[in-house]
Amino acid sequence: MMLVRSVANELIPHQLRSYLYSAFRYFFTPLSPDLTLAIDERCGMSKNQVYEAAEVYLSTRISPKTERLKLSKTRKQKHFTIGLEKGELVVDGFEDVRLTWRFVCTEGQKPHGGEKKHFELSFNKKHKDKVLDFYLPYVFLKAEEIKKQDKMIKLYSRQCPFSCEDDNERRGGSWGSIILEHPATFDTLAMDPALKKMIIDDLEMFLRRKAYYKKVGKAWKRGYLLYGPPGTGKSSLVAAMANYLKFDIYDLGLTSVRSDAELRRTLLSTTNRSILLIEDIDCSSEVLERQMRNKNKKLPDKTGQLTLSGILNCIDGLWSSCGDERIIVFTTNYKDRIDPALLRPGRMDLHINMSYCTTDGFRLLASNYLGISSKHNPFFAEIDSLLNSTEATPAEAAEELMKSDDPNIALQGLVNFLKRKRDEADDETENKATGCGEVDSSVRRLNAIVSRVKRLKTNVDRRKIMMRKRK
Ligand SMILES: Nc1ncnc2c1ncn2[C@@H]1O[C@H](COP(=O)(O)OP(=O)(O)OP(=O)(O)O)[C@@H](O)[C@H]1O
Ligand SMILES: [Mg+2]
Repeated sequence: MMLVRSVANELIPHQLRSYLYSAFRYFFTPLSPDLTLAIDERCGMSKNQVYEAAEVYLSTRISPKTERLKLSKTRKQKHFTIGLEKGELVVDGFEDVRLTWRFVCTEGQKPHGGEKKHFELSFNKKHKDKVLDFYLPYVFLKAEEIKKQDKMIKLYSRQCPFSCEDDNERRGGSWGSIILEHPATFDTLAMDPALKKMIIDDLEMFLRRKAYYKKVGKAWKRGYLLYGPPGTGKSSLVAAMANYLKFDIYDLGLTSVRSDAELRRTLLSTTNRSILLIEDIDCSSEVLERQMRNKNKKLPDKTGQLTLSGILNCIDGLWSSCGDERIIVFTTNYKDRIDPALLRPGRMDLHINMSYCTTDGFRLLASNYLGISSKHNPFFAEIDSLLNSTEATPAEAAEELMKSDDPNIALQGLVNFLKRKRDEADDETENKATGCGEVDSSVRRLNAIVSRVKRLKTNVDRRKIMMRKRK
């Protein structure tokens, strides 16, 4: 053998020799019977759903052999979250298939750096079809069940693009999240009972119709336009929907989106089973128009400009190709001021009018805030008749009812408040008749601006809290 090798070394040139050795090794080394699937954390800019499902599923499949685990729990979580540490293995079984999961972290490539995470799933090659067709769908199903049991609903808001430290996040659209602690549910919402039932039925039907949407070739999404004066419960209704469906909310402030590309990036990083919320669309479209006018002054080229119909087309396009179980909600105080693009038939599936407080709404608030019903209560008849002749929002009524623990004092407060409102409305009608209407309408506009500024301040405060929490 030694002799053969030394003759070969002399006769065959070095490069050809090493080629022959590697070809020899390739043909004579036994092939591995195993197949390994690499499941990366991200697919381009969006999250990889297989990775997410695996992460959740594997937290319930920790074997006694596992040596290191990651443990966490937030204040509102019911249970601990368990995750694998770098390099740890989980062995799983599915019918006659033995599967091994390994969690791998590697240094990412420059310039972005950071850690790259993926799972490796290994099993015997002969089970490839079974794993792809049955095991992985089973992992998805289990992950959904686990998530539903311990689901914390999150409220995502866009962060200032300059304050975002994490580069990954910037590329993914810079959403920051807090746990949604809004207590509103359909039980606590004061609104017309028939309308409430219609909304719940609509949501239920939407959830049931996955196959139907597929059959008719439409994206599985539903759009709602909520309109009504400030304080009638539009934001509360969105929170109630999220709590009912256990969907996260993505609160998209359109005025912070500067280009089509940024909008696409932002939308791509939202997840399925979520509500995309665009509040005060009448103000947003004003700002968008203004931005567009300014841009057009400077740039004759219109590329990149944002218009409401452009935004709607972008959402439709993206969701038709990569979105499931999506809900979009627009809110406005002035339905007559919004872009007709939004009102066109087929755009928003339901237009929901959130109205002033009705007598039914008042009964719900009274039971909710004071724990009382109309039985033998002398105030109810008077409040009913005042509500029928005065426009008071549920927010105003709720504020009065919260002023005292004693139901009689609180109800008397509400009666006084409604009487004052009625008198003011009478004065206004009189003023209109005598020509003082203009001053009053200016005061009303001023009041509307004050309430809008208050809302914006609340949003800014919320974002500040969120950023503080992130730090
Ligand atoms: N229909 C309602 N049922 C029960 N509570 C309500 C209702 N509407 C308003 N409220 C109370 O008033 C508060 C403010 O309401 P909400 O923010 O939902 O109003 P909105 O219609 O979104 O107002 P805006 O147009 O100013 O955004 C709520 O937190 C809730 O306590
Ligand atoms: Mg609101």
